[in-house]
Amino acid sequence: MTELTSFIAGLPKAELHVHHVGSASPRIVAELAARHEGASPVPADPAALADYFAFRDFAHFIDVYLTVVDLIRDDEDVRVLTFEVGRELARQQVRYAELTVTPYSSVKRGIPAKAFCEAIEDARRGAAAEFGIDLRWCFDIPGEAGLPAAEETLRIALEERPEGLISFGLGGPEIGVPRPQFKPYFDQARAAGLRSVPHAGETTGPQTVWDAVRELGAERIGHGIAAAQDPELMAYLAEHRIPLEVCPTSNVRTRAVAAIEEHPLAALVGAGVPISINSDDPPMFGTTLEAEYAVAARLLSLDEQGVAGLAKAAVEQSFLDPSGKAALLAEIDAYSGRSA
Ligand SMILES: O=c1[nH]cnc2c1ncn2[C@@H]1O[C@H](CO)[C@@H](O)[C@H]1O
Repeated sequence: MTELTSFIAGLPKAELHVHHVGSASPRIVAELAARHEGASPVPADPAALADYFAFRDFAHFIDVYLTVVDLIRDDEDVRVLTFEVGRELARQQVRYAELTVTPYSSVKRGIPAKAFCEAIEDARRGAAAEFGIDLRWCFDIPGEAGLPAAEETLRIALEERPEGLISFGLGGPEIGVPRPQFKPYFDQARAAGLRSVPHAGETTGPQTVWDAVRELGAERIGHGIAAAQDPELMAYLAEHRIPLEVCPTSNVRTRAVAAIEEHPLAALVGAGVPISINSDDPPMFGTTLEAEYAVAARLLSLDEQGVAGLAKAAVEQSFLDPSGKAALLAEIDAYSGRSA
């Protein structure tokens, strides 16, 4: 382990773009698959999962992602999965994480919304008590399921309103899923005090990022890396301080970017666009948040202070309350040897 990777390992962090089911560890996924005795294409052997999580393209990634969603059959599966995600994040010194959760996909598979929300909240309390991590929820619309999913996701968000719920998002494929159609749902979610954080500019061009900002009131953008193709958009994001939740390895593994050396992260930072570094679906992409910090350090030629700056940026861009932000920023400064 190099100096920098050991510095990263101990660095207090916040994660803003990490998916609930996408974070299921190989052990958990294999345990769930074993319960379904071969009825699932997902291997019941953790060692075979690395090959299973190899994606031809983004559409294939979503198909594979949904076969893992199929394994989650009841609220106990949800509670165990969520608690274990908290354990893994805390192991990486993540003190605060905004987990993207897609209730529609599980409710459609027969888990009642109320039981689903109670399960994630039970895991949130357990992870806070056991691991000292503060988990919050972004409820996202699975874009591939269209307006019915938008309707149901908004209903669950507003009617169940679990304590940890802070934001409203839109995930899944972008191609063939224009953002403007979701404006009524984002308007209602924002009117109810939920923050707007849709995915955009991951597998399509800058227009979906413009749409996310102008039509969905995006306060942050999931991925948004296509902004690098549009200097006017980068200037707009920089001027209006609209951060991109960048997940470098995800973009390579879903083929959104051909190779890590071609990732536009440096161009975005060079244009003054605020960014955070995130892992997206770590076990599916064979990565961890720590590894993503190391990738960003390499792409941006960062030293320890630069890497600490990435962690501080994520805290500043989070929806954590001001006192929580101040405490975590101070902890990062103390760790990195900076005077507070
Ligand atoms: O990197 C990603 N981009 C877009 N969607 C994603 C990603 N990772 C996981 N999902 C999830 O795929 C679901 C499909 O039902 C989406 O809702 C989103 O939560």
